[in-house]
Amino acid sequence: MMAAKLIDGKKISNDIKEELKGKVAELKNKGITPTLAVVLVGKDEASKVYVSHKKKACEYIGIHSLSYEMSEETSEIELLNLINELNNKKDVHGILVQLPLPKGIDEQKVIKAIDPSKDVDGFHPESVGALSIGQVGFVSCTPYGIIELLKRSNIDIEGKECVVIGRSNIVGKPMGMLLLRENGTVTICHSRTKDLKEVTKRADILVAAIGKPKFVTKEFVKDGAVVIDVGIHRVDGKLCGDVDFDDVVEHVSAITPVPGGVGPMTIAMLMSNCVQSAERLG
Ligand SMILES: Nc1nc2c(c(=O)[nH]1)N[C@@H](CN(C=O)c1ccc(C(=O)N[C@@H](CCC(=O)O)C(=O)O)cc1)CN2
Repeated sequence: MMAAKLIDGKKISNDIKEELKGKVAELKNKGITPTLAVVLVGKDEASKVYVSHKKKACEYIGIHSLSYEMSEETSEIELLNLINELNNKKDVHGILVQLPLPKGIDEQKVIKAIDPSKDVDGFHPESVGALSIGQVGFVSCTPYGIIELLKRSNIDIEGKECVVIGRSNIVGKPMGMLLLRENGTVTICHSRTKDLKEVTKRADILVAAIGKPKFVTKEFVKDGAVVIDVGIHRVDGKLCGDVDFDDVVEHVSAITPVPGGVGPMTIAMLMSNCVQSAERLG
């Protein structure tokens, strides 16, 4: 039995937003107002909530947000035309297209259409490529936020066994790259991994991004490991993650809760990328 440290993503994200306020004030003194274009297509209820949280965060920090709400019936070409328009606007520093997009719109095509210098989500192939070869580019907000959570909780990554469950383009793969950049020894597992529990039990740092509620139980976790939960699910009206929190909490040294762990960091790092973009583009 162990007293686990709760990694408070809400507090850490608030600290980051406070720091960003100062940077935005400095930019405004130079006549630059960081501006984020927020594009929402369709009627996905969760997306509406996330977009409203992003706009609120912009307002709090002093980032100007431009809102584009398009109907479920929007065609791919209409969306591509809007992105082209935003790419050409000198006073727009970041373009965010909320995912998922309605059926019939090719997400990869849309992501590719965003100018990489405004790709504050870090999803463009050029941004992903830059991360994998150690060049400057925007980093996908959720994995970037996880690195910040670890650093600001004084959890060393260097030399540690880091295991990521999940290989999505948005979380699993960039997470692996970022942990590698911090000199972790990285394993990425997925649905076809054999003896998954044997692999995850090696982890000093375990990142669960598998997309299945309460999938990770104590049998997956080494005593004293750090567990980061990327999942968000609503089960019986309650939010939970990919980790069975109550089952593992006494066996780990630190853990993120759901809600209040990784989620708020996604928005804080989007704000950070947007400020960075305004600093670069001017
Ligand atoms: N263009 C993008 N689309 C999507 C992204 C993204 O990073 N860029 N990520 C997710 C959704 N997402 C942000 O967009 C996001 C998800 C969850 C949270 C969050 O703060 N979650 C809270 C719980 C919220 C709740 O009550 O439901 C928490 O974990 O504490 C923020 C942002 C997919 N799409």
